[in-house]
This record gives sequence, structure tokens and C-alpha cells, in this order.
Amino acid sequence: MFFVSSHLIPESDHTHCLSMSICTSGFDDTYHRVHGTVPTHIPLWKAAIDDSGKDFVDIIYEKAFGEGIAKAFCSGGDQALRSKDGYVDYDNFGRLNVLDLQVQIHRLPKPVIAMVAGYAVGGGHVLHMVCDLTVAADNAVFGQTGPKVGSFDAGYGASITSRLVGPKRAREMWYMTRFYNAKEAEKMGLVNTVVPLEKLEKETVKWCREILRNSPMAIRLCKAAINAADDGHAGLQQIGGDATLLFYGTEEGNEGKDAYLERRKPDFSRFPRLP
Ligand SMILES: CC(C)(COP(=O)(O)OP(=O)(O)OC[C@H]1O[C@@H](n2cnc3c(N)ncnc32)[C@H](O)[C@@H]1OP(=O)(O)O)[C@@H](O)C(=O)NCCC(=O)NCCSC(=O)CCC(=O)c1ccccc1C(=O)O
Repeated sequence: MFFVSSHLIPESDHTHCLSMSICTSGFDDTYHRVHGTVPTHIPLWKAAIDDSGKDFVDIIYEKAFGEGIAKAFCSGGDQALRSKDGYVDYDNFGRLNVLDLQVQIHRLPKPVIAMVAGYAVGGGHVLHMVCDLTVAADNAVFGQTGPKVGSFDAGYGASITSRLVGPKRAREMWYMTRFYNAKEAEKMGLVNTVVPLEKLEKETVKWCREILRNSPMAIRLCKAAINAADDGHAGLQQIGGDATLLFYGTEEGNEGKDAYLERRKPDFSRFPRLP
């Protein structure tokens, strides 16, 4: 189970900087939090998975929830770092790395829950939309800003908006760049639930635990199935991989492998040919 959240990044730096709360699959009481400012140009999933955000942990967490000020989930690509070819890296290469993060969130065979406090706008709004579920605080604000600042996300960004809120509303969001409060977002189907800010993390953890009561393989396949149509061949590959994974655990699958290793002809006759 993963959940992605972003709390207030100190001072002005709340652009594409997520403080991430990553709950590993066990998600027991020892789940760890990785809170940190992770700039656009570092693949966030990698930072999270590598635990490389460890140093930030308490500082950001305190700033965000300790002081009761969670101003932003993510306000999108840092316009100050934007260059002619993307968002510049430490090595001065422009990149659009957030696209990779979107793909990773979609393909991760576990639910990813966006825990949104404050602004989720621009590329930050796309990030919450690619997550499986969104638990929003009552101070959350949602919207696309791209066309206002000369940007757009014509990949997952535009198409998932349309899936979630319908094509008319999606156009409204992208053409008009309006902001919507948490209740409006809930009504539009952009978020799953809205809770008071101070209950945000508790509620998100509750949702995680509720999911974790259920079959991990069933959930894995539900996620793959829900994303399959949107993801085209990559979606089929994901669900196909899951089918292979399950088949390798069967006697029928192993008969082929065993026969090969034992240098004999495989005997599949005992396996049913189901209607
Ligand atoms: C988020 C706001 C609505 C907050 O407003 P407010 O509370 O009044 O605070 P401010 O005073 O405006 O902001 C505080 C401080 O933060 C700076 N800031 C905020 N957001 C950004 C930003 N995105 N870039 C740079 N700086 C930002 C702001 O300037 C202030 O700094 P000071 O130094 O204190 O003055 C409001 O801030 C706002 O609307 N922000 C801009 C939102 C925005 O337009 N975001 C960019 C959208 S485009 C985008 O996200 C890229 C899309 C993308 O990610 C992508 C798409 C397709 C392919 C690839 C990519 C990709 O990889 O990036």
C-alpha cells in the first residue's frame, strides 16, 4: 500500500515538491513515513522507494501538520526552473520527469492514495488524479493552471480529467483554469472523500487499512483492469503479466517447466479444458 501526500513545503517552495508518505505493503504500525521536498527533477517514486527522503522526515511533517498549516499538496512544475526543454535538472538538462512518476503510480500493483491538503493544481492536480484514490482535506483546492502559464498535460492529465469528471467539465477545467474547493471537487467525482484537515492522515490510514483487509491479488487485478483500457498495450502487458504470475503458481504451468527440465514430453492431459 502506498499513499502519496504532500504537506506544506516551507516558505515559497511548494512546487512539484511532494512530501511523500509511503506505506509499504505490510502497512503495520511500523510503517514509515518519508516526508521531504523532492524536486521535479528527481523521480519521486525513486526517492521514495530508496528512502532517500529520510533526512527530511520530521522537519516537513512538523511544518505541515504540527503547525496545522498544510498549504499545498503540489502546485505543479516549478516555473522558475522551466526551460526550453522541460524543467532543468542539476546537470542543466530540461526534463519532464513527472511523466515517469505518473506511469509508476499507474503501474504500481498496489493502490496509491493521494492525501491532499491545500493546493493540488497544475501538474500537482494531475498527480492526485493518477492516484487510485484521493482523500482530501477541507482546505484542499483543485485545478489545472497549464493554459494560464503556457503549459498543458495532453497525456494522462487531460484524458484522466475527462474520465473522472466527464468531457464537458474536463474542458471547463482545462480551458478556463478555474479552481474548485474540496466540496466541489467531491461533487464532481475528482476526490473520494473530504475530511477536516486535522483528521486527514487518520482518515487516509483508515482507508488504507480497509483496503488491506481485502485480498492483495484481487486488488492488484482490479487496479490492472481499471487501468488496462486507458493504458493500451502497457495496460494489457500489466494484466498479462499478472496472469503469468498466477499461472506460474499452478500445477499446469509447472508441468511444462518440469517436463523441460526432466527432458520428457509434457503431459497436459490431466488438466481441464474449461468452457
Ligand atoms: C498555488 C497557488 C494558487 C498558491 O497561491 P498563494 O497561496 O496565493 O501563494 P503564492 O504567493 O502564489 O505562492 C507562494 C510562493 O510559491 C511560488 N509558487 C507557487 N507555485 C509555483 C510554481 N508552480 N512555480 C514557481 N513558483 C511557484 C509563488 O511564486 C510564491 O513565491 P514567492 O517567492 O513567495 O513569491 C499559486 O502560487 C499558483 O497559482 N501557482 C502556480 C501554479 C501553476 O501554474 N503551476 C504550474 C502549472 S504547469 C505544470 O505544472 C507543468 C505541468 C507538468 O508538470 C507537466 C506537464 C506535461 C508534461 C510534463 C510535465 C512535467 O514534467 O512537469
